Amino acid sequence: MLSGIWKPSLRHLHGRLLPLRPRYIFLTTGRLPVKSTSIMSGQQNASSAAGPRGTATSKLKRPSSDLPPPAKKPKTDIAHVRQHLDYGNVPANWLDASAQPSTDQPCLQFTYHKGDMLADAPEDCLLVHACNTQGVWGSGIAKAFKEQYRKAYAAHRIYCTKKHNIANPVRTGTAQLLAPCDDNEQHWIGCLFTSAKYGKNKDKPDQILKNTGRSMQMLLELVSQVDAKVSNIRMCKINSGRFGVPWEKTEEVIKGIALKPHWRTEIEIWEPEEESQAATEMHSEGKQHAQ
Ligand SMILES: Nc1ncnc2c1ncn2[C@@H]1O[C@H](COP(=O)(O)OP(=O)(O)OC[C@H]2O[C@H](OP(=O)(O)O)[C@H](O)[C@@H]2O)[C@@H](O)[C@H]1O
Repeated sequence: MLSGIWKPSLRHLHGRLLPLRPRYIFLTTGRLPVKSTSIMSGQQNASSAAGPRGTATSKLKRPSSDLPPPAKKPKTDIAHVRQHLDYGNVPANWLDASAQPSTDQPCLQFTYHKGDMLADAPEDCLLVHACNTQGVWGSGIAKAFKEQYRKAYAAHRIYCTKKHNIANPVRTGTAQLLAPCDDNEQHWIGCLFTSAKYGKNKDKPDQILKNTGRSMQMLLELVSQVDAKVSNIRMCKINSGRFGVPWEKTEEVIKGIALKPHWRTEIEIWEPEEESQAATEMHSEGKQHAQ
């Protein structure tokens, strides 16, 4: 049976939304299908049954007001991508050069926690880690982020390699605030661009530390823009693993940041228990072998 009213559904093809055409249609000539694979709504079926049996062509010539409304575009990740914030979301004078740390000024308060920072994070928690500007989350906690927050990683990767590129790289000393976009994982992700490259080409420790202070300031500014939506802030001992900077040095830099009145003042610092657990296990294994 010819179905005169053909409501195209949508499907993804190479990342683009295209009408899902019935089989046997000639895309180049626009010939009408002789078989329809589209599933009609109850309303459409009723109107077809009630009306005279006509050709597909005559039905398509009906006034546009009779045609069903165009299929709505399904929600895509773009809606989420728009919520991600970066240096483009801070005002030109966001960092007043005159703001210097002083003794009577509040500094960031750290509370220390043992365990996996990514496990059981409360809803709307912000999870912060240090990143290179290449869009690579290849090892360490970054890899765990990549595995757990695939859509957030995809957005980060696009930001580093499409919005920016080799000729126009993401600047170190900036930050990106990824809005929750992974199903079942309502967490924000804070990316501090503390080194341009990674591996053996990572920035020197002094440069990483300089970048850390600036990127943390930018992150705090970005957080202030979505403040009520972020519950608490969790951060690992950034820079102290693959980037090879002792935590105490990073801690000193971050605590020395001059806080703006509208910035958050509390950050949870999470350290994995694995090292101490591994040490305990090795110890008990050694005992077993000795028995
Ligand atoms: N689940 C967890 N919860 C809590 N703390 C956790 C944890 N897992 C690990 N830690 C700790 O988190 C600290 C940082 O250690 P990391 O080596 O990860 O990061 P980093 O800041 O030194 O360096 C960044 C570059 O490392 C990556 O690797 P690639 O360059 O891609 O190869 C990135 O992509 C960057 O570029 C160390 O104290 C770890 O014990």
